[in-house]
Amino acid sequence: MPNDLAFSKFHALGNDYLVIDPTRTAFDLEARLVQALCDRHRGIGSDGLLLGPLPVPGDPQAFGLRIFNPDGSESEKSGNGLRIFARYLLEAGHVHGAGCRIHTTSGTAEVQYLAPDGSLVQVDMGLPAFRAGDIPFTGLAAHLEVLQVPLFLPTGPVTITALSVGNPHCVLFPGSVSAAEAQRLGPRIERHPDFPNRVNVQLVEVVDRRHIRIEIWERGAGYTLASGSSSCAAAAACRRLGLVEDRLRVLMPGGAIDIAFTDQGRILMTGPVQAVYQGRLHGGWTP
Ligand SMILES: N[C@H](CCC[C@H](N)C(=O)O)C(=O)O
Repeated sequence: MPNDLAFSKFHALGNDYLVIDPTRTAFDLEARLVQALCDRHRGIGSDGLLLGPLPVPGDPQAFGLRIFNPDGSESEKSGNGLRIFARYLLEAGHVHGAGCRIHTTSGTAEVQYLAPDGSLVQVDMGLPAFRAGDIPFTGLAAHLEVLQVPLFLPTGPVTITALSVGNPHCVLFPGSVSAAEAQRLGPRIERHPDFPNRVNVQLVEVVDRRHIRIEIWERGAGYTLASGSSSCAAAAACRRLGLVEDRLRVLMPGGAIDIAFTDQGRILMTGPVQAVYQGRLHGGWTP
């Protein structure tokens, strides 16, 4: 049981995470426990939980990370989660130097510390994949790209572009964006049957060729103030549709993330990380 469980709390632009380090504290992973720890009323409260560092078979220099949503589900990737975990690794003394490699179920990400204290971090988020089979999206043949296709909701059709940046995303361009609209459409799209693994949802407003504004509904977390992988997905969708330059700023309610595409089309994500506190669960707490 989680008695005396030690944890660290961080946020990235208002997207907050707990870090639990299994090399420092015993943790019996269970979906119900993740839900209870992330509960803002009865637990610690967060938009997700990061478990690591874990050993990476065949790559002793890399740091393994598992990422959980507040509903207890596991995600393949998280942009803010990767930056937060990178800062944790530095603060905890697991990493010494200018960068590290973090391994999640979606693969290995190269991380660079742009500030020596880990407060500004860049992550190579890899190549976006727009093919239906990569997301997965079952509304098109697996080899076709999901670029501005209709998705039918009970309230009527919407036009979507969907992609994977390691985790699945669905991007809409409603003209202007609002939290209310993200909260209205988000849950319907997240659980649409054409997304068998569910999906993260972004509403995007193109401000100009170097700035986009997004509102986010996250799979397994709901409405959040910021999301790193969502920033990458929205930027990659805009680039693919010819709407932006190769360097742009993604504006979210919690703040901004900078995105740059390499010549090969890889997504470099840069953003801040704030350490909040370290704590221990009360010995008598029960999930
Ligand atoms: N809810 C996401 C994971 C967290 C993503 C987000 N917080 C980020 O910064 O990328 C998913 O299930 O794919």
